[in-house]
Amino acid sequence: MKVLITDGVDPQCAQILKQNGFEVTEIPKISKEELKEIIGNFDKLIVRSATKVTAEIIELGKKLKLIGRAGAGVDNIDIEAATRNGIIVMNTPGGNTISAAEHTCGMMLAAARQIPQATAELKNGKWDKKKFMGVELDGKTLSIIGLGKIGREVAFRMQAFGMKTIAYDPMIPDEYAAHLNIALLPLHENFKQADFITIHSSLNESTRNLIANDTFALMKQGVIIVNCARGGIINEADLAEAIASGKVGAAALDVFETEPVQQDNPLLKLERVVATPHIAASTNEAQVKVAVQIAEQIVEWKQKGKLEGAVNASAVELAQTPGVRSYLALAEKLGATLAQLTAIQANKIVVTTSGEFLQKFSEVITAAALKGFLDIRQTKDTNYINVFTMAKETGITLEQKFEKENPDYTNLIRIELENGATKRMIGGTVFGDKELRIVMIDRFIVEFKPEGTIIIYNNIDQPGVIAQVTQLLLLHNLNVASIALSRDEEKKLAITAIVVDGGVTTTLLDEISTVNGVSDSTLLSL
Ligand SMILES: NC(=O)C1=CN([C@@H]2O[C@H](COP(=O)(O)OP(=O)(O)OC[C@H]3O[C@@H](n4cnc5c(N)ncnc54)[C@H](O)[C@@H]3O)[C@@H](O)[C@H]2O)C=CC1
Ligand SMILES: O=C(O)C(=O)COP(=O)(O)O
Repeated sequence: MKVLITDGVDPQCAQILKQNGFEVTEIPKISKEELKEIIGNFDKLIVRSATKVTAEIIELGKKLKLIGRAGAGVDNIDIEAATRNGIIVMNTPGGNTISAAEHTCGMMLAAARQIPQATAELKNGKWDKKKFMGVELDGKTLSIIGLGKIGREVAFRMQAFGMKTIAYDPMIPDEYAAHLNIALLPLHENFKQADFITIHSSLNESTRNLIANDTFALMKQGVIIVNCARGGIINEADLAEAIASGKVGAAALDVFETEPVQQDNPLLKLERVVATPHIAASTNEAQVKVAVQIAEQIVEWKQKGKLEGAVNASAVELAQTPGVRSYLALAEKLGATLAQLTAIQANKIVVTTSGEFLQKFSEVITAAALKGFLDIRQTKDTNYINVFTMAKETGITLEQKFEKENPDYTNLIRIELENGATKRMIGGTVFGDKELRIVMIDRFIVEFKPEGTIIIYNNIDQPGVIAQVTQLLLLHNLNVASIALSRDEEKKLAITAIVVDGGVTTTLLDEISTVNGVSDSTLLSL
């Protein structure tokens, strides 16, 4: 319940959290050193873009469960490290969209007409009309790189200025763009056709240095470039050269590779550059919206387990769907059973879900199965967020499969563990709403509840085995709750699962192993 808020998030955030029982500490300007020192005391951290939530900070935040971003971009948060540590990262999509879009449009006009430069000169006592010849936007082609929430709002506004809008975004379907009067074109076509280019993608591996010498070469002479998305998408050294050579007519920048921007940054020395200190989201409206949004999302999470705005927790979100909980419990039990049934190391785990209902839950069911397995096999804390990274770190290759139907069960989950030629398999289903059942182990169809203490062994299918085993249980004063037996098709080998009330000693297990025909006796604790 302890929240640290940095970076000057609007006070309404703290107010809502306090009203809902959170203990809030606000440090608007925090140094890296101070953050390292105190992060261990908090289970939630809320930031804007200034605080760098690095892997080092995350490792030191031993109690951290959630990192909230009062804004859109999460590139200042090491999401991989957060995911590995089971920490939810949440942003506030849409909260600052309009402000960022409006600032972008303003920057485009400012660059086209050199408004800030003209203002500065006029305030310096000069009246030079010739120096500030601009260009019109009307009839010009605007390329929007990244047609997400802000990109679309910019398109809509600049269309009102008479601009033709084209765009590039690998995630947006053509029909959707067409419906907005935007032509989706390949990236190089955008660069070739544009008179103005505005960047609105996130900073990721595909967009880092997207605008650099090789792409400037494709552009029209005198193109005007606006970046209110993220520094790093444009290579600043290359941009400075392109402006100096006249290839780029002007640039309007709100974001920089290093922030706060260094005063010796060559871009700041260029007459044709309009620059603002990362203020596209700095309006009263946007700041209240993102502050309230992040606080409400955290309260909803605490009170109802809802995960609005989480960027790394699709599995956790799906787990909230009614009806799926029993299958998640089953998948965890199956994983835990498999981990105890065999001591072999898992090189590969294949999780197969069958039945239409389970189709969209394959991923979260796989997460649950892995959690059940890894909780037995290793000591680190696992959850549905970090379990995939943990499996990878443990050297497990993972495969997820889906079958529309199974001839015997409406819904079925099977987990196979592979190590070279050795394979073990376990399968289970849910009867009614919440009756969990293991229904198959390797090639045997055997049905029992995955609950409590269970002795499992293989035996040669011959008379007297079960009588001798139950005699041993009697000698150890153990009551049998249920017995499930099954044999293979050749009627040679059988499997027996005995659910007992009470603890089983290793002596008893050893004694069962000595019964003629019994092999692989194992104790399951579920
Ligand atoms: N300067 C500021 O104060 C602000 C900056 N931003 C930044 O603006 C950007 C856009 O924000 P939103 O529209 O809210 O995000 P969004 O997530 O709605 O849109 C981002 C779009 O970029 C696209 N994209 C991803 N990789 C791409 C690639 N390689 N090429 C082209 N498009 C690609 C995505 O498919 C998505 O449609 C983000 O980088 C965000 O951090 C957002 C708010 C304020
Ligand atoms: O939301 C974003 O992505 C922004 O860049 C806004 O940054 P800020 O919260 O103003 O530091």
